[in-house]
Order: sequence, then structure tokens, then C-alpha cells
Amino acid sequence: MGTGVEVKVEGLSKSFGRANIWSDLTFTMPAGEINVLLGPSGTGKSVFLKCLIGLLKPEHGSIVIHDTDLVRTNADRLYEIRKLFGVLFQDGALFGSMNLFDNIAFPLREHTKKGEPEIRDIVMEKMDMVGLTGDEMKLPGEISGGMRKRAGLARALVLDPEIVLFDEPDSGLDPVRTAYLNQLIVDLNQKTDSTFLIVTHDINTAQTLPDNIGIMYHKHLAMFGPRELLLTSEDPVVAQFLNGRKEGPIGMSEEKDADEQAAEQAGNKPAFEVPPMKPQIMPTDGGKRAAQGRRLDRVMGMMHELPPKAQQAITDSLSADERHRYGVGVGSHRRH
Ligand SMILES: Nc1ncnc2c1ncn2[C@@H]1O[C@H](COP(=O)(O)OP(=O)(O)OP(=O)(O)O)[C@@H](O)[C@H]1O
Repeated sequence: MGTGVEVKVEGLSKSFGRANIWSDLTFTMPAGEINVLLGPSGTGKSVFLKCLIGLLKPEHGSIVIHDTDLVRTNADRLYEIRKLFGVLFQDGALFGSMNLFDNIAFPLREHTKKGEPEIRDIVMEKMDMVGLTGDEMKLPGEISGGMRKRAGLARALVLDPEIVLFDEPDSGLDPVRTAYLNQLIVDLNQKTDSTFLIVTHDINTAQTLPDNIGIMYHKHLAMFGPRELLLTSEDPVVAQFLNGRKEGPIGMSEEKDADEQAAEQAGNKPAFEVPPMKPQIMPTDGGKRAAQGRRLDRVMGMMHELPPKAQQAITDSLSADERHRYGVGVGSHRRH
């Protein structure tokens, strides 16, 4: 399996005709980390995923992967770079007439010169990874939505992608299936060390799965950063979205109008307390993901730039060894 790669987005803007979707997106997804992108419906999250894989072209800005700017590169290089991506579409996007084995084998037969014995080994390995061993001969119509997603995930992984994009992997799943899928995503990230970007509307997923969170709002990226920064944020948009509240600047049609906001403020609602952070989902085997170690170095290096609550959340998450290694937490009474 290849390891993940950094994705650096700078000053990215996209319009359709005169309708601007978003402007000036600037953020970096660190190599191998799990990133979640949130935002009200229609803010252009899917459009962003399509820009990443080269299906849409932004008018301004750059997306740099392996020193190549996808926005400006030539068609041959774009074709090569696209092979680094695995994509899990919302419904799994499986071919209805093909059994799961053939669906999952499809990218290998299309894009590689591998022989059938090798293809079989790879398909069986990926089916095992997503817990579908024994279901090779089933048709997509014969299995549950959760299984279709896992089959789509196996197919997204067969070319050993360095970047995996998930478009609402939890849509249409019940909370228990979503919990299993999120655990699977963490375990896969541990195995592959690929860079993951997950678009979701599920708040629990956003609170427990990612290393980093981004929120699209009002045609721009309201905030992107380590989970501790966003999950402790008192920024009205970020806190409203991450806690699924009705009160706040986001309304039914994205933004509340001035009257709605004034009425809310006149109601003298008590100030909203950001609830305590939920712990992040850890790999099943009790080990760590390679990205976790790299991320810790990274966030410890940016501590001084973070607000006190985010700093505290990071300090609280450290093990005794880590506290010792980074020389922090003296005087703190929390123990791990
Ligand atoms: N090819 C296109 N041509 C014109 N407009 C488009 C095109 N694709 C998307 N849009 C518009 O871009 C906007 C953002 O759409 P997008 O599907 O990316 O939103 P989203 O944030 O993914 O929404 P949701 O959370 O509901 O899936 C919408 O207004 C949509 O109509």
C-alpha cells in the first residue's frame, strides 16, 4: 500500500457562469490524515470533490499534489495523478448487473495489465478488509445499503490510492451501521496510511472520526484545522454546525435573514456552552495510525497559534509518555 500524500489547496474559486459557488479556499490536508468536510447543503462540497479529481475546473487557485498543480497541468499528467485517487460515491456506484467480485475487479481490469490470478488475490484482500469475504457472487441489488457502501469502498481501494475521497459515506445508514463504517474507515486508514477526505452531514461522525475538520459556509471555508480547534470553537457558525443546533447564524436556506437573527437575539437565549469533546475513534487493534504520530508532532508545533481551549483539549488527549516527550502538562491533574 502506498502512503498518503499532502494535498495543498490555495486560493481556489469556482463559479458556474455568473453563479459563484465558493472563493478563495485555502487549506492543506496533511499526508495520511483523516479530514472531514462539513457544510450546509448546497455550499459546494461535492463540487470541491469534483475539482479534486479533475472533473471540474476551478477558475482561480491551485491544488498541488506531488508538486503538480492539478488545475494547470496537462491532460496526460492529470490522468496519471487521477490514478492516485480512490472515490467512494454516495450509493457505492456499483454496476447493477455485475457481481461484487467483478465490480471490485473492474478498475484493475480497466487500468492495469495484471493477470486474473493477481486480480483475484487483490480483490479477495480488499473484500476481506471491508468484511465482505464470501459475498463475491452477490449482485448489488441483493445486498443492504451498508454492504453496497463497503463494496464501493473495496473498489475505491483496489488501485492502492494515496488519497481516498468519501462522498457522504454515512448517508442512508442507521446509526449502528454508521458506527461500524466509521470504525472501518479508521482501521483502513491505519492499514493504508492514505490521505482521507470525507464529506458528511453526520455530526457524530464529525465529532469522532477526523484528525482535521473543515466547514464550508457562505461561499468560503469558514474554518479548517485540527479537530481540537473546531470542536472547542465558539465561532457561531462552527459551534452551531458541529453541535447541530437550530440557534445560530445558519438558517433553513443556509443563512438566516436579519429579522430571524434579531428575533433570536431579542429572545435573550442563554449563551451556548460548547459541550465537552467526544474521544476520537481509535483503531480496533489498540495500535495507532502512523498519521497520529505525525499529526501530534504537527499540532504540538502549532500549539502557540491555537486558542487556549484547543490547547487544553490537545494537552488533555496526551498520554503520560507523550506529555513527557513534549514536556507539557506539568501541574495538570488529568491522567491517561
Ligand atoms: N455542473 C453544474 N453546473 C451548474 N451548477 C452546478 C453544477 N454542479 C453543481 N452546481 C451547483 O453548485 C452548488 C453546490 O452543489 P453541491 O452539490 O456541490 O453542494 P453540496 O455542498 O455537496 O450539497 P449537499 O450537502 O446537499 O450534497 C449547487 O447550487 C448546485 O446547483
